[in-house]
Amino acid sequence: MSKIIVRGGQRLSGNVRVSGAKNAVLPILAATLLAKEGESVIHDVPNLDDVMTIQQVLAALGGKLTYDNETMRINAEQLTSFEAPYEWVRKMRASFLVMGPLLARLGRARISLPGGCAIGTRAIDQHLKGFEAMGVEIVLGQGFIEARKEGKLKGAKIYLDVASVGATENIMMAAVLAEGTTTIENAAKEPEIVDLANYLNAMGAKVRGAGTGIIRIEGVEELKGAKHSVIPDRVEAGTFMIAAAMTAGDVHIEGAIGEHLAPVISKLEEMGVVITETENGLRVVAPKKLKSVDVKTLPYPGFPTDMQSQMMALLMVAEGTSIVTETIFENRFMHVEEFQKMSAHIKIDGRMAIVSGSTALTGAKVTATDLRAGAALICAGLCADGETEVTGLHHVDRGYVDITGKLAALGADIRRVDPAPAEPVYAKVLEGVAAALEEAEPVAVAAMASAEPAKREKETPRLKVQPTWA
Ligand SMILES: CC(=O)N[C@H]1[C@@H](OP(=O)(O)OP(=O)(O)OC[C@H]2O[C@@H](n3ccc(=O)[nH]c3=O)[C@H](O)[C@@H]2O)O[C@H](CO)[C@@H](O)[C@@H]1O
Ligand SMILES: C=C(OP(=O)(O)O)C(=O)O
Repeated sequence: MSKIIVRGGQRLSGNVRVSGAKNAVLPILAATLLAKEGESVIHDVPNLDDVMTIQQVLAALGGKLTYDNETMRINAEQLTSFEAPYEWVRKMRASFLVMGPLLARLGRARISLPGGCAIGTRAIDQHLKGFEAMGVEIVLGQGFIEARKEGKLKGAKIYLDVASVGATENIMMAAVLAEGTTTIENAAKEPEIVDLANYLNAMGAKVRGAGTGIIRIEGVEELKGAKHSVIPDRVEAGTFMIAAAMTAGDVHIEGAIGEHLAPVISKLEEMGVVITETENGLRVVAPKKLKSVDVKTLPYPGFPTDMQSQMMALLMVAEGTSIVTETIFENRFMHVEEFQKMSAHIKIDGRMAIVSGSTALTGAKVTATDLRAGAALICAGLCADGETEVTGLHHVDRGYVDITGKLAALGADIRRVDPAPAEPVYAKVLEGVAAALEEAEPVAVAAMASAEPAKREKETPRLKVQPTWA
C-alpha cells in the first residue's frame, strides 16, 4: 500500500508552483468533444489520475489524444461511441460531464451513474432537469442513464434549484450547439465555469455571463478545436497556503490568483497570516500563534468546501475555539475521525464541527477519506509531533500533482513509499493475459457486428454513432 510519511516540525519556505486546476481541466477536456473540426490544444493540463481517467473516457468515445509536457492535443472529429464506460465513470464523478457534449454532438449519450469521493449523495437531478428542458428524453437504467433527442437540442430557460457547478457546466456544453438561446438562472459562479466559457467561446460558441448567476448561451451551427491554457488550481494553492500557515512558514505560491482565493485569504488574514499579492502569485507569511475563526462553506464566492478540511487542520492548532459549518456536502466531516487519531479535539453537531484549538498534534497512522481530507492530513502532519503516515493515496493522486515533492522542496520532512513493482513472474502472467485479451477482442467485435440489429444496438452502442438527426 502506498503511503506518505511526514515528520512534523519543519518550517516551510521558498517557492512552489501551482498546477493547472483539476476542476477546470475536466469540463474543458469534456468540451473538446464538441469540436467537429480541428484539434484542440490544451496547455497547463495537470498530470493527475483524474485527467488520465477523462482521457480514457474521451478515447473510448473516439477522441484521439496525446499528452506531453502538460499539453494535451485532442481530435474529436470522428466520435465512435456515445457510451462512457462504467470502468472509468465509476472512478470519477466528473466523467458525467461528457453527457452535455455528447448530446450536443450526437443527440445521444449513455453514461454509468457517476462515482467519486463519498462526501454526500451528490444528486444529478439538476443536470437532467436542464437536459429535459432542452427536449432530451432521459431513461434511467440499472446503474446508467441513457439520454436522447431526435434532431438538435432546443434552447430553453433553465432555473437551477441549487447553483450546481457540474450542472451549470453540463448544460452550458449541451446548449452551445442547440437551436436558439438557453438561459441558465441561478448558475454557479466558480472561476472554473468562467474558464470553461472562455474555452467554449474560443471554439466559436456564444456564451455570455459566465461568472454571474445568469448565463446566456446562443446556439451556433458548429464548433472548431481551439487553443486554451487552464487556470491555476485555487484549491491546490489554498492547500499550500494552509501548509505554510501550519508551520509558521514563508512561502511564495507561484500562479495563485488572489481573486479566486478571496474567502481563503480573508479567513487566513483574520487568523493573523500576512498575505501579499506578488507579480506572479501570493506570498504567505505566518506567525507562530494564530487566532481561531469560524468558517462556513458556501458556493463561490463563499468559502470553498474543497478547502474545509485543510482549514480545519489549521484551526486545530490556532488559539481558541472555531466552528466549521459545511453547507455543500452532508457527509464531508469524515476527516474528523482521522484528525482525532492525531489528538485533535473536535465535536460534530450535524453540519457543524466545533474545533478546540491549541492542540499539540501527535503523529499517527491515518487514512485519507477523500481527496481534500488526504491533503488536510498531510498538512496536519507537518506540525505534528513525530511521524504521520497517510494512506488512501488514490484519493490524493486524483487531485494533487506530486504533493510530496512540492512540500519536500519547501523544506518539509516528507516522503512517499510505494509498494515494490510486481514480481517478474506475476508481471509475465499479466502480460500473457493482456495479449490473450487483445487477440480475443477483434473476434468478439466481429461477432457483435454480425449479430441481430436489435441485439447489436443493445450490446455495442459504439457501432451506431451517427447524430440522431443525420
Ligand atoms: C469536478 C468538480 O468540479 N468538482 C467540484 C464540483 O463538484 P460538483 O459539480 O459535483 O458539485 P455541485 O456544485 O454539483 O454540488 C453542490 C451541491 O449541489 C447538489 N446537487 C448537485 C447537482 C444536482 O443535480 N443536484 C444537486 O442537488 C449536490 O448534491 C451538492 O450538495 O463542485 C463542488 C462544489 O463546489 C466541489 O466540491 C467539487 O470539487
Ligand atoms: C470533491 C472534489 O472533487 P470531485 O467533485 O471530482 O469528487 C474535490 O476536488 O475536492
